[in-house]
Amino acid sequence: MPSLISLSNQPAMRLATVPHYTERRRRQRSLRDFCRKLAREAVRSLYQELVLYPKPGLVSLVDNGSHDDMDASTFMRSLFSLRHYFVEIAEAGTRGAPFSELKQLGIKAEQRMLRATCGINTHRGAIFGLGMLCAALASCRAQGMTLSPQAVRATLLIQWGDALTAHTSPSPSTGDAGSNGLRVAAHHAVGGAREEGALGFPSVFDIALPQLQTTLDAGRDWQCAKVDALFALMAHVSDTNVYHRGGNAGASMVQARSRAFMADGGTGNINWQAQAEACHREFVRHRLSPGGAADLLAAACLMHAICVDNDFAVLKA
Ligand SMILES: CC(C)(COP(=O)(O)OP(=O)(O)OC[C@H]1O[C@@H](n2cnc3c(N)ncnc32)[C@H](O[C@H]2O[C@H](COP(=O)(O)OP(=O)(O)OP(=O)(O)O)[C@@H](O)[C@H]2O)[C@@H]1O)[C@@H](O)C(=O)NCCC(=O)NCCS
Ligand SMILES: Nc1ncnc2[nH]cnc12
Repeated sequence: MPSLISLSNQPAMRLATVPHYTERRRRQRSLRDFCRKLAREAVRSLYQELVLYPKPGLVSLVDNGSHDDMDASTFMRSLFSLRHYFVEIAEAGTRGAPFSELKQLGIKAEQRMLRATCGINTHRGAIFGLGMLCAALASCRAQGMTLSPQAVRATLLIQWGDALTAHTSPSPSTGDAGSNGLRVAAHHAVGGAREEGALGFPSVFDIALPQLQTTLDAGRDWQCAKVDALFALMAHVSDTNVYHRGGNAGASMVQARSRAFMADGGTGNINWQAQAEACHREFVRHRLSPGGAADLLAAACLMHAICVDNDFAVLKA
């Protein structure tokens, strides 16, 4: 039986008695814990988007919207395949990892998503948007900052703004020149997901997040808040997926219908459900699918859960 003195001479015991060392270990454990909770919340936000209905042209638990190649189960497989990715990118964020490292994690996550969906692109925009926000949230947390939307956005731009701006141009070495988004950007002069990232996700911070709060403050429920935020996004965003499927005419229709819905009071209008369902049928008739707006809604749900919702005080502490 080793004596107490010989035990305390073991290297691990000696280190554990150094206050700085134990404090560092405690901090690392707490950051790892935070990243795991954040990742669970990111997956939950994707689920929050999927289960929303009515959602014009988009896949939900009710129907497949404008899609014949995917349904809700394709999305469930996809979001489940991303659970480790969100932990990994958050942990990279705590270290202030360079964008090149985040990009590699994003590319691996896209590959996992495509394996899970048999080659269908369900969440490419979300891998990018929610991934970058997880990295920024985790970076804020590692620096001991308050998790406010302003701090998260500023951190994102300070840490990765230059690289995100450079990412607006295709990088032939990674073979991304042929994406639908870049083709649309070239033909219709719209920014899409890359520009959103470079500007620090203005649609999330300036449009969707305030709209979620406005609807909740008006006393309406979370479903209404998500519907209003989605319509507000569709009214403002240059969604490359809409341009890809419907060209300029499709994009104008999406914006006009969404603006009209919001001008009529959104979910504050007594007939909102019928109006939103009519819009859904119209988008399906024209095969329009605002997938970019759907991803941005999920990103806003994530930011709301972490930075605004009091139930997540544990994540903020
Ligand atoms: C930066 C990337 C996201 C690359 O983007 P890129 O501009 O090259 O375009 P896409 O490959 O087309 O993907 C962009 C996806 O982003 C979503 N999106 C569109 N507009 C916006 C917007 N204004 N703001 C934010 N997000 C936007 C959209 O995602 C949804 O649509 C998906 C379906 O798209 P698609 O496959 O085109 O649809 P179909 O109609 O079904 O196509 P066909 O069958 O007809 O071909 C849906 O799944 C939603 O997710 C766009 O699809 C990123 O890809 C990238 O750089 N990746 C590398 C990894 C990386 O750098 N990561 C960084 C660290 S995380
Ligand atoms: N619910 C949804 N339907 C179609 N495309 C999407 N992209 C992200 N979410 C989507």
